[in-house]
Amino acid sequence: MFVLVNLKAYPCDSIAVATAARDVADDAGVRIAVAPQAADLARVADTGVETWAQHVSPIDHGSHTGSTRPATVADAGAVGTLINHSERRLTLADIDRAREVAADNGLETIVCANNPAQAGAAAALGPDAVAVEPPTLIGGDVSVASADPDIVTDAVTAVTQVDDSVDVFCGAGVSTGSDVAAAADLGASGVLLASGVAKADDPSAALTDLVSKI
Ligand SMILES: O=C[C@H](O)COP(=O)(O)O
Repeated sequence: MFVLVNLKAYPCDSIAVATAARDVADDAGVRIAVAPQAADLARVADTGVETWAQHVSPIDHGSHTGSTRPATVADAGAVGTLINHSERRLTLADIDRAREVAADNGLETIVCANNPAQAGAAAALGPDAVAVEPPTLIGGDVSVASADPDIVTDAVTAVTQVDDSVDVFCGAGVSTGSDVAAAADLGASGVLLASGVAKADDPSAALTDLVSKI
């Protein structure tokens, strides 16, 4: 299981979380990555933790004020990027182009989706993985794997029917090792989470619990 921690714009110490994630990943032998805000990418990558971008724009060089260029993200040390997060939606054409430019720059890609139908559609664009997240459960206390397990199994089915080389992640409300184990039992290859670590009093303890049943 791959544990991807999105720090969103939460008021956490991104370097402290990154350092904790690096150490827990090393100790547990589990793949953990941290996705900070774009301005923090290089500092987070310098900790040695696997670093992802929260978003990239569907562009390369040009007159694109305020954009997040995939090549710049890669130069800052990111090895992957989320695309079309529920809080950073793109048009279909822009998802397609962002994935393409990101891949051209060596970034691994996870396209986010609200539901199994969107997950299948996202898989057709050729990302490395699709993350299914019901928006109503994001930021809550109940994991998608227990609140709506069918959405995970149906997303796995939908994605596999389109392209069985695309991994399926799930997210929303994931905060414990039991949540991660339940996601794995439903067929997910990874989890995408945020508040369970970014808002934890002790992010290291939260991360240690998250990987305890993998
Ligand atoms: O990117 C992460 C997801 O939106 C899940 O957020 P959450 O773990 O706070 O529910």
